[in-house]
Amino acid sequence: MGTKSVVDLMESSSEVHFSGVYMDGIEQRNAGAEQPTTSATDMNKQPFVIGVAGGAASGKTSVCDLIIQQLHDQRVVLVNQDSFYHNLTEEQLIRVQDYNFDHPEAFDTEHLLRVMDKLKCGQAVDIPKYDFKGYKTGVFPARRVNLADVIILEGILVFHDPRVRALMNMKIFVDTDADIRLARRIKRDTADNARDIGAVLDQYSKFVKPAFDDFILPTKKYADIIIPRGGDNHVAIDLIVQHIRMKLGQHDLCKIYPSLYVIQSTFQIRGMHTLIRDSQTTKHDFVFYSDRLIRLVVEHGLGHLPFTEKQVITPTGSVYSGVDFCKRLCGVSIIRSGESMENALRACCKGIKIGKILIHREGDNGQQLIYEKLPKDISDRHVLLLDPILGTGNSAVQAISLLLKKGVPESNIIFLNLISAPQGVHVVCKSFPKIKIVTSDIEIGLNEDFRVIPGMGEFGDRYFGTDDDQQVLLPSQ
Ligand SMILES: Nc1ncnc2c1ncn2[C@@H]1O[C@H](COP(=O)(O)OP(=O)(O)O)[C@@H](O)[C@H]1O
Ligand SMILES: Nc1ccn([C@@H]2O[C@H](COP(=O)(O)O)[C@@H](O)[C@H]2O)c(=O)n1
Ligand SMILES: [Mg+2]
Repeated sequence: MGTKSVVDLMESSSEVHFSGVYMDGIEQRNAGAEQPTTSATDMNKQPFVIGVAGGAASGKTSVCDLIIQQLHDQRVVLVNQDSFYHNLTEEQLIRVQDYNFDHPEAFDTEHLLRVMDKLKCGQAVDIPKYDFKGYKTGVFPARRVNLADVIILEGILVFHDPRVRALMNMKIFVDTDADIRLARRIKRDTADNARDIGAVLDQYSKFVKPAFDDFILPTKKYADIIIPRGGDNHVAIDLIVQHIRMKLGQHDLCKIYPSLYVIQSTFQIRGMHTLIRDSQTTKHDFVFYSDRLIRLVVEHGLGHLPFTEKQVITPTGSVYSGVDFCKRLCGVSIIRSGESMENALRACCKGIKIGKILIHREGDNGQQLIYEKLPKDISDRHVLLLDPILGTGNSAVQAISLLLKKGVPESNIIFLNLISAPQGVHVVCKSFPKIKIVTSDIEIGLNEDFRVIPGMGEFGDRYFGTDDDQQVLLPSQ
């Protein structure tokens, strides 16, 4: 049987060979060992880095090509780990059949790190092209790459070194059945690399398979996303591209506004967002998961308050050098949705004073300040302004303008949201560059009714239970 038919046969029957818990063709790992690596601080300037690992011939390059195709409007640079193979010495070349190309030490990881560092800082770099036939770089001209919005780093062992992993904002593992990988490898190495099938099989059993088991498979646990069936898995690739686009939106906003902080996304947080955004979620669950997310946003917001250093004596008689919380604080909720955030703030800050602002909204810009009740000494306090949704930014501007009028310094205001539309972020950050915004997600935008999309509907109605048709009849009715 020719190799073509072996591959074709295996490809066509591949779906029945996979095991494990896969969700709609894409397995999302509960990132227990390592958290997904997007953070507010590292999102400020640098490109978004995606790592793609998996066994040889699992379809890594094919998956990357598809992602790049779909991200056509972004500047994407693909970096292959192959480019960083050590060149073989004369001696090693003579006994190439004994050389292990699948061992972590086969790669010049220091060189890879230098190149990635430069790329992340926006410097131009030369990436070598590896010659699989000659077992060396330098035969083909190096590829000069410049500024990138997205860097995709792919290779069998890109999750092996923790320093390389630490560069990545998103990690994908391409999970393809071992038989299929072998079949593709035989085809590739005999056809493209003009190798003898016997040598290919020897290399496979001596080095490739053991290295997969010892070095590559153990790194699967670091993946944020595992793709079964590689490039054939269009659903997974579409979801990944959608996620990257969403992250790039945040990424761009965080690059423009250093005062915007999007809390680090984990699959726990995504799970909570999935629940509160689902129109079918019950009121009870909506409140429960909103409260969990609000608590995270509040805790994150408190992390931006100033502190003073403080030393205490522990029960062991030792000195602990810590910090003291900022004392002059207050919350201000924008009625009514903002009131949903008060409990979390009270739970974190014992006895905190909370003021209120009511702004009546008509359409996009008919905002009118109706009511305010604020602590008298508010100008001496740091203010945590509470509103779960930042949409057009008009209510926020009204509320912030009132605080400034009351003498609160702009830099003393931290605006806490669950979700924020880019339009609102632009308005607030441009008008008040010293205010910090802390949010758990950036939205796609606003619809024609100025509602946030994808959003979560009328937050106040869903949270306070006024969105159902059921009317409570008062005794007099
Ligand atoms: N879904 C697929 N069906 C058939 N052949 C594939 C598929 N994905 C990849 N291949 C082929 O298998 C070989 C290895 O794929 P590649 O994407 O280069 O894998 P990797 O980069 O993981 O080594 C290539 O020759 C490619 O054309
Ligand atoms: N001279 C070389 C260098 C590497 N290999 C094999 O390539 C595989 C990695 O490349 P992928 O695109 O498949 O990820 C790896 O399994 C090496 O054994 C080689 O055969 N010859
Ligand atoms: Mg490849």
